[in-house]
Amino acid sequence: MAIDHAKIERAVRDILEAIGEDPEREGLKDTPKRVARFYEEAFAGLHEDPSKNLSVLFSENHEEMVLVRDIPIYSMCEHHLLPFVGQAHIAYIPRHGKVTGLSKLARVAEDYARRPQLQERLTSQIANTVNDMLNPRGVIVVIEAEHMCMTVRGIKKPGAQTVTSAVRGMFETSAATRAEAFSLIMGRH
Ligand SMILES: Nc1nc2c(ncn2[C@@H]2O[C@H](COP(=O)(O)OP(=O)(O)OP(=O)(O)O)[C@@H](O)[C@H]2O)c(=O)[nH]1
Ligand SMILES: [Zn+2]
Repeated sequence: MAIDHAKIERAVRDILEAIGEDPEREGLKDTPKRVARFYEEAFAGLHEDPSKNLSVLFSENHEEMVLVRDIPIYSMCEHHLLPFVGQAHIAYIPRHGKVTGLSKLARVAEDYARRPQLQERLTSQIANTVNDMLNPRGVIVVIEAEHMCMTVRGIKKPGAQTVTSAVRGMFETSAATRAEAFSLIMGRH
């Protein structure tokens, strides 16, 4: 079994007891089950192979940039197991007209987001997978996110956005191509 529900439920019960709560009281008795269901959803990507989403490509006579912008991202920071929430932007320049379905880029992002993550790793994993599977002329991935571990605890800075990028191929070697991508991605602000 991919996710051990019983084990999560036992652990959540222990946490409730450890904070001085009564896990048997009305409002809490189903909480371990609910948390287990949530973790199953939040960490489902651990059991997916994100590159499978890009195994079927098709040919289209288009060798210019393709950008899917504003893809909502929900992930879990691996340091605190708190969510970080934001948007991913994924662009690539096809080589020999080899393109993928647009939704597949969002699926790759989703599979990597649903794991205990760091924003930097999430960003480069998406870029590397698109690069490996499409062999494009270039890939750029930008993620903007707010980390709940900085919002609700610790430094407590709601609204602080972390922006990460990963560039491969032409986006790395051509400043003009990279600038065009950034202006399309950030232009809406
Ligand atoms: N680079 C990076 N850091 C992250 C990410 N998510 C959370 N962090 C940081 O991970 C760090 C963990 O630092 P620690 O000092 O070990 O933990 P902490 O005492 O809870 O840190 P504070 O948040 O400063 O209270 C914090 O600075 C977090 O802001 C991420 O995706 N990438
Ligand atoms: Zn954190």
